[in-house]
Amino acid sequence: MSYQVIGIAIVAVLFLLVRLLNTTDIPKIKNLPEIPGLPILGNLWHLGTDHARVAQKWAQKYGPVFQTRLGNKRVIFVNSYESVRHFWITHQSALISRPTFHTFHSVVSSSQGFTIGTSPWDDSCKARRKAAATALNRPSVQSYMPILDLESTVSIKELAADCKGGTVDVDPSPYFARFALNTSLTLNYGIRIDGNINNEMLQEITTVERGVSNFRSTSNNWQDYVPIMRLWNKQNTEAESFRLRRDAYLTKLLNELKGQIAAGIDKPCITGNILKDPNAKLNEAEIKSICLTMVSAGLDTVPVNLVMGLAFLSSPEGQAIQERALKEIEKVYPDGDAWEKCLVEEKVPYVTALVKETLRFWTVIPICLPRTSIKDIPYEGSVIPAGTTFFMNAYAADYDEQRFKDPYKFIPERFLNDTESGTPHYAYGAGSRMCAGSHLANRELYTAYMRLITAFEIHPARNPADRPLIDAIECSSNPTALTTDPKLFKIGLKIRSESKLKEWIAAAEARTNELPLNGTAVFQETRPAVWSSPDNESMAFNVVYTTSEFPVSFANDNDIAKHDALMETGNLGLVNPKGTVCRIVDFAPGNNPVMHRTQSLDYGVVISGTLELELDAGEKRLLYPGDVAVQRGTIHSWYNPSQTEWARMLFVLQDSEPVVVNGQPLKEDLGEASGSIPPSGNSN
Ligand code: HEM
Repeated sequence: MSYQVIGIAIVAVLFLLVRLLNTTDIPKIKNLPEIPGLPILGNLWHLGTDHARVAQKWAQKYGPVFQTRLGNKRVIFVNSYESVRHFWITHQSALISRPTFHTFHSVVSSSQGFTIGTSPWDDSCKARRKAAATALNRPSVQSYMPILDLESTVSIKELAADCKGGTVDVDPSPYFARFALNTSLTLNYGIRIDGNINNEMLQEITTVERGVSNFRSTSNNWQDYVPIMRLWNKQNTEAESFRLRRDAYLTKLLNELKGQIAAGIDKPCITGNILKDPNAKLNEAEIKSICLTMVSAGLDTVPVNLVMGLAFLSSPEGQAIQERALKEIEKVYPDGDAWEKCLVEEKVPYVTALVKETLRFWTVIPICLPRTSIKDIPYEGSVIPAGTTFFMNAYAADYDEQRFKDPYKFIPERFLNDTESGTPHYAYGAGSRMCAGSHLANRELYTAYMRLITAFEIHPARNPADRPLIDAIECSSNPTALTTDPKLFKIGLKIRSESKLKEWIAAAEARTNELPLNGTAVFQETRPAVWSSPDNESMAFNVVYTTSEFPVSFANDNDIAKHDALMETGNLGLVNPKGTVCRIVDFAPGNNPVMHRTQSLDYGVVISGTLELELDAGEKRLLYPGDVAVQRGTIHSWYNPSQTEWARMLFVLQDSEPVVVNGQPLKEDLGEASGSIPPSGNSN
């Protein structure tokens, strides 16, 4: 063979090899701008470590939507507020799935399964998402407020001690990592870490979850796009070691809960409910996936928003915002009861706006969790085929000048008179797979802000080197992490009023302490109805809780068994501040006034007019139309028959004095049920 032939053969092989290495899962899409790339790597090299800002710049040249080639994967970047709306909201049913990636899905997740947020759409994902969404919907979240009462108090109390009368600057991160982690652990396992910020388990979980989240990053793992790199990539070993460490604490937590259930000493929690529900349709792997989601989802997100919010408040520009927030809080709560009231209502619009601006400004997942399309999606003369991977550049969309004036300025006021009726910002993503924990996260942020701002003046750290970087991308210590990972910084804290803070903390501690059994009547506040879920598949799952100290307990174990047996999706329940639960209840709606019998043979009456009610302590309360009074059960709840709003509720514990309505005690034999008992979990 001549040298010429050998040369041609080598060139041909090289050509075929490059073509092979350059093929993408989805061929080039017609009529959609494509960013020029390198052989094999495609656009990976140019995207570098800062996908959000590089893609934001490309959008200025190529338009808000363009295709890229990341190794062997074709990826569509969507970069403006309106274009995100087009794909994520208008075409949400087409964009309901998620892609799988080698590092996260084959290595890190091989033992505990995928989280919900990393699962492709199938029946199992649907069931898991539904279980999580139900446990995290608005009414359920309201029932978790005692947990936030406890956790925010613990963190603020420790911060107040550690700032030593304002003489020592503090790093706020670990306090709020514990706040978020304990909230998730209590919800999910009924277990909290009862230690200070140096607690070993707290540190292990936060370190490992942060490490694992980096393997989910769309920019950190080139081997996900360039298969040949998997042969030598050291990421595999690192990923493996995080997987083992994660397995250790997830298994420990689940076994602890199982042990508690066996011993009958478990606290009510999401996983406990599923484990004890004989009709639960979730298998062990799915339960583990939900646990994993609950532990990890809020841990990298809520604390980052909170600490960066504190970073800004500590800055010179943040002083005016603190002042205005405090003024607005004091306007609504002149009697100093903001700490208690923020648990049951959200009545300070400025603080709500502060929460939204925090979420927008530090869009903590700058490149939102990726999606895969399951149907073709049209876009300006092109058709993007099913099976394509989409990245929402949430950072660019949240800094889109067409939507947000002066996007690089932190201005809570922008959300006070916002006329946008759709998704206000994309920090929680959007559409069919939007964050399932957004209600919980919003309540966590609102409660923490209300309490922090009333407790402390927040100042810059004394040493300029300790002060934070505010910029949403520059503030991160790891630019390729999935979620923003703030560089260490400190803030100065000065307690506004020692005596008031002591009082608020003492009241919160009393509320969240275990309380003895006795008979007490308590009112539930009126709340807006969430009667059917957006997809009309089922009634919102509701767990209600009382707004004041509520000594819930059971007379004996049989009661617990009875009530547990009644606990099904759609039933109502109640959690007291310490997390002890009592549950029920199916009941019959009907016309006012209606007497009805609950399945557990407790009785109630819906009030048709305004009635004065005498409580056992001689105290008088008014009942309004639609309220329900119930006697003799542990927990009772009601909606008003028009279903436009939740009724206020009266709970009367066993052993309480008879409740008197219009001079007549409520009796046990109020009559037969009228109307039919709706099947639990049904939408109406
Ligand atoms: C400030 C706090 C939070 C932020 C910024 C945030 C952000 C996000 C984002 C951007 C997504 C992807 C949405 C999409 O693809 O459109 C997501 C998904 C999700 N989040 Fe959150 N999240 C937060 C807190 C939480 C909390 C506290 C929980 C629950 C305890 C939670 C549970 C979930 C779940 C289950 C998903 C997956 C949804 C799915 O794939 O169907 N998140 N979150």
